[in-house]
Amino acid sequence: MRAARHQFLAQQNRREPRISDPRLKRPQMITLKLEHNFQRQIPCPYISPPSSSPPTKLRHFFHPKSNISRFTLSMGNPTDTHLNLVPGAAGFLLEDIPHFTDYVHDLPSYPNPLQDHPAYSVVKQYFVDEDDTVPQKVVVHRESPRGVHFRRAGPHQKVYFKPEDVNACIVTCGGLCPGLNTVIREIVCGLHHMYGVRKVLGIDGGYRGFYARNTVTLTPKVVDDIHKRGGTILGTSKGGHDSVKIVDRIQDRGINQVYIIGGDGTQKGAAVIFEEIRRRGLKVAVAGIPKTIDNDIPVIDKSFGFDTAVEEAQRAINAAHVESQSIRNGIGLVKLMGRDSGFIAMHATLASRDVDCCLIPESPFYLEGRGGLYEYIEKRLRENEHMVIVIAEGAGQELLSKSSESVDQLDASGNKLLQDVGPWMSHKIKEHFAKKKTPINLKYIDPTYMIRAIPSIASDNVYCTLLAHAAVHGAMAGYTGFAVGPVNGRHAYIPFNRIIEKQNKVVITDRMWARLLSSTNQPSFLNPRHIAEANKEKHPAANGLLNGENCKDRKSMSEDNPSMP
Ligand SMILES: Nc1ncnc2c1ncn2[C@@H]1O[C@H](COP(=O)(O)OP(=O)(O)O)[C@@H](O)[C@H]1O
Ligand SMILES: O=P(O)(O)OC[C@H]1O[C@](O)(COP(=O)(O)O)[C@@H](O)[C@@H]1O
Ligand SMILES: [Mg+2]
Repeated sequence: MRAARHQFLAQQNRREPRISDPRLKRPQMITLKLEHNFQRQIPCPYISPPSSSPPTKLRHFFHPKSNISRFTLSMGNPTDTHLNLVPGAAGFLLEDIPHFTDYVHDLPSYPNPLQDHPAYSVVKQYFVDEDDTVPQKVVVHRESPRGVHFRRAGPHQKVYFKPEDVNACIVTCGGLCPGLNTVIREIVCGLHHMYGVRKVLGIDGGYRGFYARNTVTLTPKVVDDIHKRGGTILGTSKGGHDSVKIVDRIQDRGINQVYIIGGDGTQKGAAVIFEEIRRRGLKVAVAGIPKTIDNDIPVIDKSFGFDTAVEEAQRAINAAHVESQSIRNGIGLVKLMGRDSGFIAMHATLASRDVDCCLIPESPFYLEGRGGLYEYIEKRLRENEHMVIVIAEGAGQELLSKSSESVDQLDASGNKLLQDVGPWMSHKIKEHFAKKKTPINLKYIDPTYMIRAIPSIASDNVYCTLLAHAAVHGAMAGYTGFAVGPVNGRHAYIPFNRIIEKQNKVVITDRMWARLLSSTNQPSFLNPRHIAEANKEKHPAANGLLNGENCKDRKSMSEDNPSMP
């Protein structure tokens, strides 16, 4: 295929978007200034570089046979990796992932061995079509553009590795999450059973394990029953990401497929590793499998281990309910994980129906005065003589820092260390009722590390299998620099930059949070003016792409809701 190359500059609207900016509700058009004064506009809903960023470099590849234009944008920032955009008719935009053939020339390809596999060869249309894509948003209006799409995950007709040439490795980084071992198992078994790959290494202890620790040989026998165990058999760590050292070791060991399982921090690290690999022109596939118990990774429907966490949280909530119910003025307080995103707390609350109040990082709350938490607790105790409160670990941090004047501390990976909201909340409630001379019985339960250390439940095991297989199929087909995950129920290959650019958050003006408020009857802690403003912004967007708008940044949400008295 002949590709004509031209270099262009993208002229973008450089005003910093605010959350109230109506432009966020429709795809921003970026104007591609092409040679010979030719201009073309393509929708680009999320590209919003700060005004200080260097000019975006844009390359255009035209494939005359298919009549397809492909644009790659390099954002000038190492984690804002190249964007690979393929615009189509009616506002269609494929955000594609890199492929070896983009930067390594004259690579041979081979027929996929699955075509002769007894289990798979009978499946009609087992291979995904090169043109299959998955839309990011499925609720659209009649006149709306087709919007952003991702490449559909799955086995491809052609592969770029012979089984005997594959030298794969797997690493797990960051915090634990139920299902890590299942993903490891299914990568090993998928490579072995589907593609006949025999060489798979486990990297011991996270990113630093590449250059400072030993490796373990992984075979289907070694990983046979690990999905029944919590944690990760490979160990994990924080910090220690050194892309040059890591890629040096990848090169020394002749590794050509790297499977990286981890959360937002890990995927940022994976993006940097991929860029270093591409810079060196290596035929090494880098595949990210997003892991986070908090469900804070954007674009994907949900992260593995999340359902397990919600299920396990029920046990703690039940215990809190039993304790509080058994005694007059009983209060059960349960802390759940959720550093910046309150999904576990929200879903555990909705599932339980015994919770009277759920507090999450996205919804600022206050204690004293009208509409405050103390007033609500008093009301519930009057009405019901007991109550259960669920609090996410990242909730109310601004109240704690006001009261403790602590300095900001970071963990080894650069995450802000949170103050422990559970004991603080417990103390504040006790203090309040002591002042009022009202006897209460508060039982505080912190099941956080117990929840994330358990093995995954059945549905998460199936999900982990699909993720692992999608990653294996993508790497074998020569794709690289991608993360896998379900988008509207279909597994897709997602460019790293989409996974790491922002966090998935509970949107407190969406229907799900409204369901929660109506199920608990708790105050919203918002004042009416700000609810009206938030609602105004919720009018159907000009593009009609209605769902999947979870990714507001925390600062903007709290600017929307400064409801502290
Ligand atoms: N911006 C970044 N660039 C490169 N590596 C990073 C970055 N952020 C985190 N990492 C690395 O990713 C790994 C896991 O990060 P961490 O934040 O602890 O967990 P998680 O991946 O679950 O969010 C650590 O080894 C850390 O050094
Ligand atoms: O105690 P650790 O290991 O630092 O982990 C605590 C953090 O890990 C989490 O469970 C999940 O975060 P990640 O998925 O980003 O690792 C958070 O809820 C929590 O704040
Ligand atoms: Mg993280």
